[in-house]
Amino acid sequence: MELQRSWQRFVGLWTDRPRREGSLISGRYRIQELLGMGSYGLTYLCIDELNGEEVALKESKPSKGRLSARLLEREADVMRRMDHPAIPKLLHAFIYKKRSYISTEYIRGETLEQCIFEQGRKYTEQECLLLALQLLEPVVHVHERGYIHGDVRIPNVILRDERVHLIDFGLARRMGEPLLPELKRRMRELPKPEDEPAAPDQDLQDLGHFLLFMLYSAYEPEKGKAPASWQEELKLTPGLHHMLERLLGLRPGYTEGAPELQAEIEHLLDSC
Ligand SMILES: Nc1ncnc2c1ncn2[C@@H]1O[C@H](COP(=O)(O)OP(=O)(O)OP(=O)(O)O)[C@@H](O)[C@H]1O
Repeated sequence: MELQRSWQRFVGLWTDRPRREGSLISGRYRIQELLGMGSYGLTYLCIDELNGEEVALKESKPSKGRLSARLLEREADVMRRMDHPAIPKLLHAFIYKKRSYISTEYIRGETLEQCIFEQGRKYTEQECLLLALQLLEPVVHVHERGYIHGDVRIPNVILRDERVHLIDFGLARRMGEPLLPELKRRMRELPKPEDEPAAPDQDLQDLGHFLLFMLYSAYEPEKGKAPASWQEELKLTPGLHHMLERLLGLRPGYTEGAPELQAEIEHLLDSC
């Protein structure tokens, strides 16, 4: 059994190996570099030789079979319904040599994860609130179109010219839709209730975690002090502290959804 699993893993690594730089996909997309390898797909920066534009090209993983292709089709279906300057546009969804692909507008910039962990950027309370307010614009749009994003996290937010963009709609769901059973395993470590039908407060809870990550970027632990809760460590202003407790489910939440949160952040910024 163990031998069979190791063999399957080896075959997976081989069949999913990234394509070489310079390869041409579907006679049109020239690979520049591998951007990332997720559980179900590989993403490349490519030049679309039809017009010379940079695109992000996501390819299904052959070892994950039909599921990987189905997830990409779902992602394309959601992105096709979005029309917002802070969400990359879906350009093309196609099948080439039995693999599924989607190409989207490429956002040249850094993810907030890179800004914090690679560049060591530190964000003040006010900067965190301003970024969260910007991020709420695409989130509100997704909700208005009847979906949740389902994965609002710092690696899925790209900063370009100090403006945020929300990427990766791989876990997006129609409001009320349960999580795909095949994805539950992937979500196991996440603290949210995975069986709940999709609702806006799931993205708002993610926004609470997003804000905590951003706020911790400026946290300097005192020497010799034992780790404590965020409430104790982050010495936040009372308004922000209260808002985070609402987002994280420690107090009654935002029943009016993302627009109510937008109004509260604007109010907090006015009193800064
Ligand atoms: N439109 C885009 N513009 C710029 N970079 C992008 C774009 N889409 C994806 N990327 C980058 O490609 C990498 C992988 O993208 P993405 O998160 O969509 O893939 P994924 O397979 O869902 O990955 P994961 O499973 O890690 O979430 C990330 O580093 C991301 O920053």
